[in-house]
Amino acid sequence: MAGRRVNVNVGVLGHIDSGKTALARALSTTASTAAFDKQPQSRERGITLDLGFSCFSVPLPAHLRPAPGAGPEPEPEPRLQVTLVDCPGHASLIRTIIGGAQIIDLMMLVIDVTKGMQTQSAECLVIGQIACQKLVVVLNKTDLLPEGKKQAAIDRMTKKMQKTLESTKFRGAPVIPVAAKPGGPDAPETEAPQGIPELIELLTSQISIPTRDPSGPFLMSVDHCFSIKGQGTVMTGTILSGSVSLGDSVEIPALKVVRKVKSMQMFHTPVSSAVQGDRLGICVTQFDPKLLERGLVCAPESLHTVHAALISVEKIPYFRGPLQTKAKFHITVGHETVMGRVMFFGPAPDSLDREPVLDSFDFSREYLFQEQYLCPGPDPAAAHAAKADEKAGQVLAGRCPQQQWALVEFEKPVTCPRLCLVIGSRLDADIHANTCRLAFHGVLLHGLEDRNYAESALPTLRVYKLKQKHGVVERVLDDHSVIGRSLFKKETNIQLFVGLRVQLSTGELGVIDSAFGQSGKFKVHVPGKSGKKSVLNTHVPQISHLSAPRHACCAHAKPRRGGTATPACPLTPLRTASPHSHPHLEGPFRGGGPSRTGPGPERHVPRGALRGAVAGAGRGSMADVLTSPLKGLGTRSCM
Ligand SMILES: Nc1nc2c(ncn2[C@@H]2O[C@H](COP(=O)(O)OP(=O)(O)OP(=O)(O)O)[C@@H](O)[C@H]2O)c(=O)[nH]1
Ligand SMILES: [Mg+2]
Repeated sequence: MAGRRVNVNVGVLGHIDSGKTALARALSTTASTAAFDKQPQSRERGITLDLGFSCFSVPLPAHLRPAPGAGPEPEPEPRLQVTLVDCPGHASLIRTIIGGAQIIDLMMLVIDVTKGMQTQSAECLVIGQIACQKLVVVLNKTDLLPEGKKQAAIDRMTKKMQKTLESTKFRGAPVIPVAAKPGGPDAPETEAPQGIPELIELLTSQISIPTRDPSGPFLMSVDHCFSIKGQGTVMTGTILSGSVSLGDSVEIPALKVVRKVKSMQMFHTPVSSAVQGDRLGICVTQFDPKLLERGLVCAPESLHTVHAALISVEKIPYFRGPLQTKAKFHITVGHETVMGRVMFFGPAPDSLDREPVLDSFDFSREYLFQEQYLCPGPDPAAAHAAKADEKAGQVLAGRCPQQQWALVEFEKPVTCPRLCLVIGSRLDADIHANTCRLAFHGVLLHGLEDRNYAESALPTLRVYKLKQKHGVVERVLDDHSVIGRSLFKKETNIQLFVGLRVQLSTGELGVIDSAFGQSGKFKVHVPGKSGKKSVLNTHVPQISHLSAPRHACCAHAKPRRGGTATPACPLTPLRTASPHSHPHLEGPFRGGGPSRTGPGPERHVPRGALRGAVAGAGRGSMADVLTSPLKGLGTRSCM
């Protein structure tokens, strides 16, 4: 039996016309049907319009062979099959590029040596940083350099590229010069490419094979679908997880169609099984190829279609401008790109330093709503974001959380596996503007499958907003008590706020003790320190300001459903139901009720704030949320 081939996928990415397709052609010995711009539209426009697949193979290099004794016996003459994924370069095709980048193990960034880094080279580098682990920079078109100055120009560009890579995760990646099609389009086909054997050697030495795992549910990213007369419909793609064998049932989840695998091929060679990482054509019967252009095929019922998702988010530093809650982005999930509206949120202030968790979303925790994604450092967008959130009462003291999340609501449902890569971009931005259109990336931690997720799932998402309210001290009762007013309305049930912490503008901390009279006034207990003169006596604040931050659940603040995303409610509606009667208070707030006697010593209240709790985790409209007096959060440490 011939040795089985070990397959790796190498992406060919770069700016338009840098020579990616020419390079793929120069490297390849076998091509799939759609490779090398064979489609008529590609020929007509002279650009690559879709992913092209081709491959070459080399003897499996020593560093990729299993160590003696480790794993199964090495096969005779094992070979390394390098599948090249030739991506389009045109800016308008970036969704295709992102789709291509997600199935590659190594990226070749093709640079026109006469031009250097161009806008889409930079975007490709960003995509590479998100989606793959290894990079090789290929300086193409070296034949265009004047003969006497060739080497100096190559050295200069190599240095430049090394410098560019310095600030990326590809620092120190190799740079190699080639001429994939010397003489350009008009040169005779006989003109041999230059530097190709050296490039193959370099690629072979750089390639590492990610651990391929045949277990787990089968999932394949399909990039082409076509029919073959007398055979059936062929779907070609790359296996992202698991394995598949002849006769297995596979599902096209977007269409809810299940078919049996009739035959399979890897680069024109029939095979009976394939595993993660393999490039494969699957033939099924009775399936109209027009129904699927690209997408996913999987083991039946292993994937789900989601209407919204909770994702972890990281801003792409090259993206100019803030990432704002409620903004719409193009969201790429696998090969699908749909519009989605985002709501950013971060950890509750007491868990800012929690280590990021990238494989699950914890619904039992509380989170803090953010007007914008928060960036560290002197980024003006970050400063702006911090200001906006400060205004909204968020108490982060200029600190950036270790992890931030977003709720993404898709305009059209998407079908995807859990933990898949998500990229948010602004593809409507001017492609000539020389700006990075990729805004953020993240991991899909939890998909919301129910169409009515706003009612069924979002109430369990505890995203809150801190609010502040100011009142005044009307008079000082004694060493440890003041009477305050203008914080509540006459009809407010102040009993619901007993235990909330307040801070006097003179710095003392206190806690709301009780209502005082019938006109919305209240008594504040200011503990002071025993054995010392009361702080109040020292300062005698005639009129001090009080402020109360409030929390309001924002998770289902869905503007397009008629509510408002900013739960900036007055304190007055807080007279409604008791926390215990609220259906969503049980659980989240159980056992976490506010202290009625005053803040414990460990509770820290930032200056200038009266800590109050007005958190809502209610369902339905924002009005419901905002009228729910939710007290549990009032006792948390807020810094
Ligand atoms: N002189 C010279 N021309 C080249 C070389 N490689 C490619 N070209 C020419 O550059 C043009 C673009 O080549 P392609 O391979 O189509 O470039 P591409 O990067 O795949 O283009 P898109 O996929 O549309 O972004 C063609 O006219 C090629 O003949 C080279 O090494 N030297
Ligand atoms: Mg091309």
